[in-house]
Amino acid sequence: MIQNNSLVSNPKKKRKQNDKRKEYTQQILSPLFVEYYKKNLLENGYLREEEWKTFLLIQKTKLPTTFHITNIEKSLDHVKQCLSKLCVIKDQKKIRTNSKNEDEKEKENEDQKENEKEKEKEKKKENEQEKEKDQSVTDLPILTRLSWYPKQNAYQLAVDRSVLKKKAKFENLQEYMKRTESQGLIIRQELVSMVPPLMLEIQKNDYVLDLCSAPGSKTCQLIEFMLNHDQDNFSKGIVIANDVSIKRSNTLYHRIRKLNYPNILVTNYKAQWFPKFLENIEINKKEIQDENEIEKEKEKEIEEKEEDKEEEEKEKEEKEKEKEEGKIKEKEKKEKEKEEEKELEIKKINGIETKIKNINNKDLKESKTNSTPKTHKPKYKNYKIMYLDKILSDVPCSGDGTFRKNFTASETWSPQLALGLHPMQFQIAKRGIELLKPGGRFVYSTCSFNPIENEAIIIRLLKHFGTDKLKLIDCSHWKNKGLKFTGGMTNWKVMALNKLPQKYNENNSNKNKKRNRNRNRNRNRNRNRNQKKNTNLNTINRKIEEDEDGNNINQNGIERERVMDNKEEGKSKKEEEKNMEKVEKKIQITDNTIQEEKRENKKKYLWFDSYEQVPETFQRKIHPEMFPPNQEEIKKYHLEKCMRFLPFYQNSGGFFVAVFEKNEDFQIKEKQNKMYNKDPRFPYKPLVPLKKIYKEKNFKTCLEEEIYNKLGINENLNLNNLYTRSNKLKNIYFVGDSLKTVLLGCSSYLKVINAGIHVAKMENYGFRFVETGLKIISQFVKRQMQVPTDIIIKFLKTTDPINRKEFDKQLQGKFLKLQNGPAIFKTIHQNIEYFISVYIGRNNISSFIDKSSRKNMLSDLEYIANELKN
Ligand SMILES: C[S@@+](CC[C@H](N)C(=O)[O-])C[C@H]1O[C@@H](n2cnc3c(N)ncnc32)[C@H](O)[C@@H]1O
Repeated sequence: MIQNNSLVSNPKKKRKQNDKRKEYTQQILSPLFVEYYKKNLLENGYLREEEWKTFLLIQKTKLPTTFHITNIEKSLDHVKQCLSKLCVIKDQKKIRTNSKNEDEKEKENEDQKENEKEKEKEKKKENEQEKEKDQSVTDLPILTRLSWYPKQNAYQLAVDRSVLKKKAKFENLQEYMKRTESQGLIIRQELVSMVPPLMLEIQKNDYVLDLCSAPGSKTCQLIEFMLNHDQDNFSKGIVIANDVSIKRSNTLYHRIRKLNYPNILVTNYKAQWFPKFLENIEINKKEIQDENEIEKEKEKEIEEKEEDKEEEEKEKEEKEKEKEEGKIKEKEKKEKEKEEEKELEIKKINGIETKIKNINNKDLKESKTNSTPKTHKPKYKNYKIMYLDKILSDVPCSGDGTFRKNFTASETWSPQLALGLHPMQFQIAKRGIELLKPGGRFVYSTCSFNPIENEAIIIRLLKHFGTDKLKLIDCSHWKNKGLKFTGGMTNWKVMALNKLPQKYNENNSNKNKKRNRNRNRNRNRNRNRNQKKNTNLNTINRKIEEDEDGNNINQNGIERERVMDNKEEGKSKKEEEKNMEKVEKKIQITDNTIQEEKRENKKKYLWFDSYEQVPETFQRKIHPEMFPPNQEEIKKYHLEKCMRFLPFYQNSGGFFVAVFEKNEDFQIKEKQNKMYNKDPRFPYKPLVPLKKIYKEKNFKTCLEEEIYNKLGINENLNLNNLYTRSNKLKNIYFVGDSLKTVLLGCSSYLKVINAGIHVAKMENYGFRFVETGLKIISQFVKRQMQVPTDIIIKFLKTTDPINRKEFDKQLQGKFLKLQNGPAIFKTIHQNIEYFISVYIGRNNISSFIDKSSRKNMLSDLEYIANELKN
């Protein structure tokens, strides 16, 4: 156990000193952070000296801008074309990322290969330099295409966001990125944060769960991968985005709704207690059918009925025959029984009746059980537990990999954070693996460098489930694609502050928080009261404690006695005064040292090599699982299969990713858990099928009137896919087929923040279409019109209704045909569809467009209109 106390600093003071707007380079990296990782990255041999230096240096530089194209429209090529006009696009360079942890042989081979390639590279570099020269003439920004991202859809721009906004050179690119981002065509995301969803290798029709999803950058990727497989938005895959924070989940929903994915469910559970969902199997069988299939089935039914009739007739004939035969047999049986009874009577007489009775009773019982076996009726007959194909667990963490994005976070960093988070991170990951299908894939990730939050969790999971049931997957093939990372570490030390702060307490429940708040309040009150009392008492005491000469006699008894002795010895007053001064100085010095010591005690932190060194007082906070594996475990668990992303590998933040697969023969306990308990604190009303509400309110007339006639929805839309939140019928959500089976399978007490896509909203005059759902619902809406881009721009420029007469006669004629009511206007440019929701009134047409999207869509369409003119 090593003690050290020189490096801890006061984060609050530092925060005041550090201006937020200051350049990162001027700021000081937390000495505690440096000390911690010096031990756990440099001194354990994970990094070399030069690597360590670059690691520290890069922490104080800002992150470059990275983004990926979403491919949600058929617009991918168009976006790529625009980018190539606005920037010079280069392919990613291959930089070596050596780490002592990697296999040395591999390195040597790589060295040889690289030497051979170097010459080629030099030539290429020369070419690139020439290109750069050209670029400096044109002064276009350079975009680096990330080779490892699917379809090379991700890009990195060397400058950070603030530079992008300020410098004239980036103005056009910034403007374009803003527009496309608002349309959901590109998503800005930290480079390494893009990795975990990729590792899930999403397949069409996968059921995916993101356990800690908000604010949703990774969930967006998950949806994108689904859409890549199925452009028509009707893939059978489901994405469940869960987060404990309702506020953050709402921001997530605002982000993902742009992707128009109908099989999305946003839930609000503590991930470690995420319930097992049920699926309604019957719905799957009955409803997910094409019209053709239904017709075919009808034909089949008719044929089958005819066949059935024939069979019935045949059966009747056979039964009649059997009856006749049966009558004969019954006669024979009865005769036999009579004979047996006679025999019994004879035996009774012989006095052995009791034995026979017993035997007969047994036979009777057996025959009863055989004829009517007790059939175990399953509680949920038409339902099955839903296990997931892919699960992402991007757990809450200390976040020290994000300092380049948020430097102020480094000031509050403490080794205690990891100690406090470890148990929850394990519980979340454990639950994830429990919910996974056999053969399913699970990804664990954090944006922390800390092995206690990373490798320690991985070992704990492998130990808990067993390596025969859970496999750590080797993802080293991603290196060939250009992704730079190193394996997990096997050696680290645990650091703890000498005094454990209460706020990172393991049981930091709301109750505890409340209790602490009350305690603090009471303490403050008492302190105030005591202060008042003390001020009075102090004045009295001071009077008592000062002697006639004004000497303070309260502090050091021994010295005071000496002074008194001197007095008695009759020394002169001057000498006495001198002595008193000396004593006072001494007392002051001792006081200061005591206070300093107290401060130091608070700051001190301790290093532990193994759990045996941990004193009892720390054992509540530091667990044996937090320590590195022994030699045997290192061989067994293969931590080199984990992926560590350090910031200097590819100019990014820090990240940790581990990929698991659940073995096919993993036995799942089919236990039903308490999932549908109503949570009275959950603020949202239950989600129910629209049909159910209409059934209560004269279904036929209402449904036909409101949905088919007024909204103009055609019969292609299965009404079972429409959901609403409450009995008031305020909003309608469109839910994909697969998600519908889950919603029908689960009770209405499911804590759903959002499901599917919001498509319609009730106003005074009836339903109207909602902007978010226009793209998806337009496929089923009769009341829609394709209009010229100018018309859409006209609506975007004003929030007021526009008089019908302001449009040309041809359009007016079309409006007349459509008749009054809600409708959708659309225009198409470069394969991108632009929709607006309108209400056609007797004289005016009103549009319903969000303030921000009004602005963004307008700038986009005006840009397009200008392009067309030129
Ligand atoms: C690292 S962030 C997730 C970032 C997200 N995956 C993304 O890419 O945007 C961790 C999230 O976990 C959530 N969280 C914290 N504790 C949780 C718990 N017990 N269960 C579920 N979510 C939790 C936080 O609200 C936070 O949004």
